[in-house]
Amino acid sequence: MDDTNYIVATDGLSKRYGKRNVVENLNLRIPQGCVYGFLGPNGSGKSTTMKMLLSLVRPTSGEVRVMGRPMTRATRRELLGKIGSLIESPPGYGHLTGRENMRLVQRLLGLDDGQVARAVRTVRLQDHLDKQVRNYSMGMKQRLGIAMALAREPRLLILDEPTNGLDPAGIEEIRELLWRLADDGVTVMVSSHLLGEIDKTATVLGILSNGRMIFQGTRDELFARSIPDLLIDCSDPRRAHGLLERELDSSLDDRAVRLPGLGNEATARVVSTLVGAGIGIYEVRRDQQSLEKVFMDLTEGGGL
Ligand SMILES: Nc1ncnc2c1ncn2[C@@H]1O[C@H](COP(=O)(O)OP(=O)(O)OP(=O)(O)O)[C@@H](O)[C@H]1O
Repeated sequence: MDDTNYIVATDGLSKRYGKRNVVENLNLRIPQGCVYGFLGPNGSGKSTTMKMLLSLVRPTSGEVRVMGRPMTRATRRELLGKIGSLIESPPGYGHLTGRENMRLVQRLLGLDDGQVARAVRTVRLQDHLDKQVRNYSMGMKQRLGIAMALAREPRLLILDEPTNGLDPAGIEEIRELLWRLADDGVTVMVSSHLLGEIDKTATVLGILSNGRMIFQGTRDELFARSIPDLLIDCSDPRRAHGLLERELDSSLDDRAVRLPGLGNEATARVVSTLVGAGIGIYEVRRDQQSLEKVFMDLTEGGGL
């Protein structure tokens, strides 16, 4: 893919606070039109990265390109005009109604009524506009925040943890909203420290751990990175486990023997060891791989 297909690309993007490298040498590649899931444990540097993309935090080094153009003092205003964002807690004044909050955004950005009405309809808030925002549920506050970001009809939407504090129904609503936006051609970058909240929504994943990108690619590419556990059903699982645990990280799983990370040749050796010991092999299969487990392996249990 050449550079023009990426709505955001960074080269060597880094941020240091004091002696700490909070973001290190990040080469983000966000394809046009995708939902990009930006994952990482708390404190891994997701917010700092998003703020650098939005020029809210100045990078220590590295370059940000948006829509193929470097983000500089000269281009910043124009490029930011095409980006909507929701960073950290939802915006909006609690003592004002949803409608009043939207009107403020409208005036600030010089938008027309149609743009505001479309943004409100997209997040399905049209029936709640006359309520004070402090009486909104968390999900409604998040949706209002997204409507405020959408009203300018951005080509890129950057959402920092939009599912934080939402119940499962609220999370589902955000998920559907992101799909609809992607259908409409908006590229969405969405961060989360909880894999389960975005893995089904995101078409491309970037995983951050301690400020470094440890994976960037599709879900399938992520799966291909890790070998699923081997499960062996046999006539004497206890004895099989006893034989294998001396050399391998074997465990008993229900009545099967579980062995992690074995390739084909190692699998063949294990089977012949067991057969040689007079143990009957009933079935050898790969376990269902959960994305959570792949993440845990990649981030070494970093809380995803
Ligand atoms: N202005 C700052 N000064 C010093 N350290 C900072 C500053 N902003 C962030 N940090 C530190 O940088 C690290 C990364 O923070 P960041 O908020 O980017 O992570 P995150 O992945 O978004 O995590 P979370 O989900 O908890 O917000 C943290 O250790 C944080 O304490």
